[in-house]
Amino acid sequence: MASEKKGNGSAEKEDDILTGPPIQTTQLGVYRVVTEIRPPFDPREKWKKATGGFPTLWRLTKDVYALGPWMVFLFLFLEFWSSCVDCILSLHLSSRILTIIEAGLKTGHPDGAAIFQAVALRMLSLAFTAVVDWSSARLGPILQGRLETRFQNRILRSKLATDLTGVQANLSTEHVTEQTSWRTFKSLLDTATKLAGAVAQLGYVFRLVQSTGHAPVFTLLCLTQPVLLTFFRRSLWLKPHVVEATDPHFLRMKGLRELSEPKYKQDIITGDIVHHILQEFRRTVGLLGDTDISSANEQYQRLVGAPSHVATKLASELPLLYYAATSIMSPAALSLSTIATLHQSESLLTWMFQYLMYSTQNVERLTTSVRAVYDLENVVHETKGGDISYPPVGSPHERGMPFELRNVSFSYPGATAKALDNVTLTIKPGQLVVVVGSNGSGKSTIIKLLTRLYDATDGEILVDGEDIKNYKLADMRHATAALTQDHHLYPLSLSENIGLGNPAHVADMDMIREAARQGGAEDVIAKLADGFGTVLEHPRNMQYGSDVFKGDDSLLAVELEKMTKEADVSGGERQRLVASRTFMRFTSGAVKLVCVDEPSSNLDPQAEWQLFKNLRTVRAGKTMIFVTHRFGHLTKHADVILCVTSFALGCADPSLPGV
Ligand SMILES: Nc1ncnc2c1ncn2[C@@H]1O[C@H](COP(=O)(O)OP(=O)(O)OP(=O)(O)O)[C@@H](O)[C@H]1O
Repeated sequence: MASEKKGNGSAEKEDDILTGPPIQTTQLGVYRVVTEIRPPFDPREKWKKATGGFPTLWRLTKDVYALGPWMVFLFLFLEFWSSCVDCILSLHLSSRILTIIEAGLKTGHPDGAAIFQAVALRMLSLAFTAVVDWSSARLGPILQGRLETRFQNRILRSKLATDLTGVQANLSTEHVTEQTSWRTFKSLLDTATKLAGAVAQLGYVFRLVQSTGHAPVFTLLCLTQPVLLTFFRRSLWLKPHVVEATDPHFLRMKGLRELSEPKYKQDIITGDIVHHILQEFRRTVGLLGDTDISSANEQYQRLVGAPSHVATKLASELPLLYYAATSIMSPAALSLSTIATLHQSESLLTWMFQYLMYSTQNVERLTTSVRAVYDLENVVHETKGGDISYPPVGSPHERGMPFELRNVSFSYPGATAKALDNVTLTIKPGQLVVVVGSNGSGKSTIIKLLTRLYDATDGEILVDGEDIKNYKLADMRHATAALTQDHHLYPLSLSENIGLGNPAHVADMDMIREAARQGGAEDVIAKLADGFGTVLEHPRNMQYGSDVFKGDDSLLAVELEKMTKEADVSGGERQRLVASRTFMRFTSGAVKLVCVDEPSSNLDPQAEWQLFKNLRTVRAGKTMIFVTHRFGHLTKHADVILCVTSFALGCADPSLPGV
């Protein structure tokens, strides 16, 4: 059962007043569907909206043209032939064949030569169209690949350049994909060619029934069904919407079903809860009853009333009524061959108009997605650099980067609570600082501010007396090395994973081997079959039929086994590999600040001790900041220990008992 509730045109969210179209909430089976309420059809509004998309479509067209003008023109010709010329030609040639056959049947003397000529022409045109379709199906993917790679490049560049603040502020751009580029162009082209085809066909039909004197009536009758279908058609995809499953029984059922996933296997077996899960599943299914669980869009489509459904069905037979009426009123007006041709064109027209209605709405929707890709270029980067080079001229910071935090406060984007409040501290060049404190007290946040992942919301961070924001961002990044548990392995080879610590020497295997040794990853790499060439979490596009099972004794199953076989390492081994990248970073000789934030949570005590020892070995010329809960063996090397407890920050003497 569907129930509807209308919402206000504006709503308050925190401090912002939201404007925009009013919304309407509908419960469809297990789903809560919220849609925008569209104003009644207003041609001026529609035109304004359509023309608003012109600059985007023009830019897209220029992008397509740039892929290769001759290829594009050839593709346009092929598509135009397929969607427009071929329809008219086949109608005309079929009609000609039927007329000649009908004349022959009437006189009893079929004109063999004329029939042969007409059939040969039809065959020739069919063969040509087949060649056109074949060529278009090969040329299209080439253009599609080129366009999508262009867009991929654009998206990649923009997403890589976006800083952390930007990512949090622009979550909506996450779903932006390159695929919409070709889809939009193709929809635009389809709309244009189908429109031309429909107009040409209407003209043809008009000419055919001209002899009856009721050409406009017949044309209108042909258009009735497509217009009704468009008018009564309901699809969630044609309007802005959000959907969520809200039925508690449905959600519980999904949760129980998910318990069959491999990741819960161990818990389920050791907990001995299989019986309970099955019993609960049956009980929940009973509680859900016959509530509709089909997709929200399917349910929305079914909201069409019975009278509209009946009217649309009947409309499909209106042309037949016309033929019947004409044959009674003026029997000589329409020949059988003309009726057959009209019948063929009438179903073609219905299909074309339906497609046109769909594609114009589709173009509108897709244009918005393409605009989102172009808009990525305008994403504002919150973290900006200044123009002072680092290290400052005349002050090479040979011992490491010095810091002074003056009344620094910080809140994460979108968060109301402060992660740091009014922090003041000084870190001298080359000091080894250990930051300790309770969970959530802001230790990692200090690191994020010092490495300029974020900027302080209040107060100042000074480097050598100069605001950190005044230094060139690239120079500061170059002078910083960070090792945290948020760092991941890249889906690239292990040698590249480590080598990227110093991109200038990404292929220098001697440096990479030494970095792997210092990071404690030497043995990890040695035991992998592909060694430094191993790619962990390899991005693969695998596909296999539902009738191929792993473990089967078929050759296909063996192939599948090989495809899905992947090297893997433990959590601690991963941390060693990531740490190796940091050691590689030191080889640039530019690093003046090292920030290490809990990188050893998965390391055994021996490996942890070794990692910190190796880090201390390369300490010369660097300020080092360690955030750790297991600081025991670091304290005796620390120059300063910062104790952070929610908003209270103090400095302790490392020699104090209990620290
Ligand atoms: N990206 C974020 N968005 C919003 N709030 C955040 C974000 N990251 C951290 N916080 C909040 O900021 C506060 C400080 O977090 P931070 O990670 O600096 O603490 P921490 O001292 O390093 O904690 P832990 O010892 O658990 O690692 C916490 O209240 C945390 O919930």
